[in-house]
Amino acid sequence: MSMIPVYILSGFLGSGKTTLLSRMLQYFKQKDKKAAVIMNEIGDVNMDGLLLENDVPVVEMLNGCICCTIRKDLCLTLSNIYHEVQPDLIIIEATGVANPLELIEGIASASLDVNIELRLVTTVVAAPHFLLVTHRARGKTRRLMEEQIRCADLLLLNQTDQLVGDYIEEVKDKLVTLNQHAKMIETVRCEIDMDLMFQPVPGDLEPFDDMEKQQESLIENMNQHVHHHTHQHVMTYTHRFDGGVDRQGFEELFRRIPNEVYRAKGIVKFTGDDKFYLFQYAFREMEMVKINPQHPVVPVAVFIGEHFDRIQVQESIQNLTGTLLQNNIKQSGAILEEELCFFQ
Ligand SMILES: Nc1nc2c(ncn2[C@@H]2O[C@H](COP(=O)(O)OP(=O)(O)OP(=O)(O)O)[C@@H](O)[C@H]2O)c(=O)[nH]1
Repeated sequence: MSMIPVYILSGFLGSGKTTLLSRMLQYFKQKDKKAAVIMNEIGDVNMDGLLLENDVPVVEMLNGCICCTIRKDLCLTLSNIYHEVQPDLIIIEATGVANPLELIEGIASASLDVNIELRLVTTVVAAPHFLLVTHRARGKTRRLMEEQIRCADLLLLNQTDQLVGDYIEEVKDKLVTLNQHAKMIETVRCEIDMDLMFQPVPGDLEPFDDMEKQQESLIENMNQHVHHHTHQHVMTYTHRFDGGVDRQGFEELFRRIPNEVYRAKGIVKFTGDDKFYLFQYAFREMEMVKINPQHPVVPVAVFIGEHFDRIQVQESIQNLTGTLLQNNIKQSGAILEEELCFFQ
């Protein structure tokens, strides 16, 4: 079966994702393309699904956010849809609090098993809400909104009927500062020319109707870069560690990591310490926690960012192994013991 494109609809709560989804479904229906939908809700009821037509296969993933608590289920759901529904495309409407980076990673994992490919991340921004939040002090909501904006290939600046001209310009400036790469379209009720939405991005996507032509080269590209999946400006690099690494060197690596790497996570083992640590790095902040895996685990790190130099990251890790040998001799296992470690 040929490659199935996956479209992510992201955006904060109430921004207009379901409104956009309905429009997309109408568009694909007219094009005679069979769409399957994954709808995710934090709660155990999906009201939005009721808004869609009955002939669209909809899988509801309830009671958790797709990007965290039920991420494993996402891989399984994608696999089931691929084998049982065999659609022309899959649309995932994330919860308003989902971090698209996690979803991108989940789809990348699933694409190792089934022939799917992330095609477009669209983030719907509610213009008035975004403006309000950015006028306040930094907080989780703002940070999440910014992450959703940064990950987008396409930004819909929605609900512009609720703002006057100057404010719209202010929001647009802020969006460009956060993401220079995304195409930005002002909308009211997500009304856009869908042909425009699925137009090619220079050097990457082809129009929807030309997707078939792209598949061979994409598969070839994927095979060449098994651990280096590139999705437009968001790219990932996966590194499997040969063994334990020096903890100080590891922390130093993240202090010096290029700004373009804005997310990393994985499992790491430090020399002189028989425990495994789960680490989470996001926007220059590192969190590490000791874990006690119930089954064998391989130390691995995934780096996610925009246009970062993969070779530089790879070499830094290799240097770390060099540092490790020297530090082992110098420090004779002086390893920090705290469970959590934060640094700016
Ligand atoms: N005034 C105005 N209302 C809009 C616009 N777009 C969507 N809405 C309304 O805003 C509400 C939320 O829209 P949805 O499409 O459900 O938003 P959502 O992002 O799916 O919401 P969640 O599922 O809660 O995350 C609905 O009542 C829409 O009709 C717009 O451009 N202007």
